[in-house]
Amino acid sequence: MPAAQGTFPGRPARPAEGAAGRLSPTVNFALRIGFYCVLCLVCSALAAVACLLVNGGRTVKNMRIIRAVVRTFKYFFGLRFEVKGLENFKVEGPAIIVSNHQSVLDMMGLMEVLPDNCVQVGKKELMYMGSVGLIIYLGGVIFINRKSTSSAKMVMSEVAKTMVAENVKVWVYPEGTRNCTGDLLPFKKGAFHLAIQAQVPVIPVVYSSFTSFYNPKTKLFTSGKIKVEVLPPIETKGLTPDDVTDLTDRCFSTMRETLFRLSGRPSQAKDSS
Ligand SMILES: CCCCCCCC/C=C\CCCCCCCC(=O)SCCNC(=O)CCNC(=O)[C@H](O)C(C)(C)COP(=O)(O)OP(=O)(O)OC[C@H]1O[C@@H](n2cnc3c(N)ncnc32)[C@H](O)[C@@H]1OP(=O)(O)O
Ligand SMILES: CCCCCCCCCCCCCCCC(=O)OC[C@@H](O)COP(=O)(O)O
Repeated sequence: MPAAQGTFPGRPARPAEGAAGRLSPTVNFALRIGFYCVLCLVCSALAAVACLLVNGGRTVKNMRIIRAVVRTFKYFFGLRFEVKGLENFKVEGPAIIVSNHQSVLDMMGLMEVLPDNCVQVGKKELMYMGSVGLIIYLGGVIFINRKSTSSAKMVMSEVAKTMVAENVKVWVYPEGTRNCTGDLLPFKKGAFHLAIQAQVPVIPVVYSSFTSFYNPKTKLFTSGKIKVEVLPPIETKGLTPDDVTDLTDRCFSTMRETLFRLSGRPSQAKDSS
């Protein structure tokens, strides 16, 4: 039973609970988000020690430790994942994975399905988030400067080489920022340039909209279910940089259609927006 609005983290409200047990949405939201941040900070510090002891330094192998820890977070918040299509991750060699990005809570969805040998592209500002920055660094995350296309391009072209050499998958959030509107922002093209440069497939992943249980604007944060669908890989062999716009548009429309379907959004809404 979903936690009613205004209950403590992770504890579904009991119908008979009086006013004493109920919190205002704002207080509930602040407590739950604050608890998430503290959980991330504390677990990052502990995981960093484990990563250094087990793997010695920055390596994608640390993602297994991070994944194991973050997968437990959903229980604290009453979140459930319903996953389909994991077999689509089983591609020979590296691939570019692209997914929608709604909130800092996405880290739970990311780790719920993260395949082995997969790192993410993240904004360089993440490095300065204390122990969270440290664990993200140790996990092998690729940092880009979103404000400088040229430097970001250079980083991404390096990634195109190393990912093939090291057989690593790269997870990119092509919207380039969080977006909790229930729709998709226009896609940045870097992920698709990367896939074509490396001649590796693109695997779209779609998370259903969080709006039914999470909305920072209305201070909504209760328990809920998130549907996740891993879509079939899109081959890029033989494509050239001239095909980037088409590939980007194709991924965008497939993912948007899936997002609406998973979120139970009426199809006619697609035409009105
Ligand atoms: C143990 C407890 C732990 C608890 C804590 C949890 C820890 C979890 C651990 C670990 C997981 C961590 C996960 C972190 C995740 C963070 C996610 C974020 O930070 S999201 C923000 C950063 N991501 C992006 O920004 C997307 C990628 N961005 C791009 O790819 C962009 O394209 C970018 C930055 C490369 C350029 O962006 P532009 O804003 O300039 O826009 P554009 O339209 O894409 O590009 C402009 C022109 O440049 C060309 N271009 C872009 N990339 C190119 C390239 N590589 N080569 C050639 N041309 C390129 C394009 O074709 C376009 O040109 P024409 O319009 O077509 O003429
Ligand atoms: C010492 C300083 C400590 C600062 C407080 C740290 C709070 C930890 C919060 C846990 C965050 C877990 C990682 C979240 C990754 C993420 O989702 O970052 C957002 C970016 O994708 C997009 O940023 P934006 O462009 O702002 O939407």
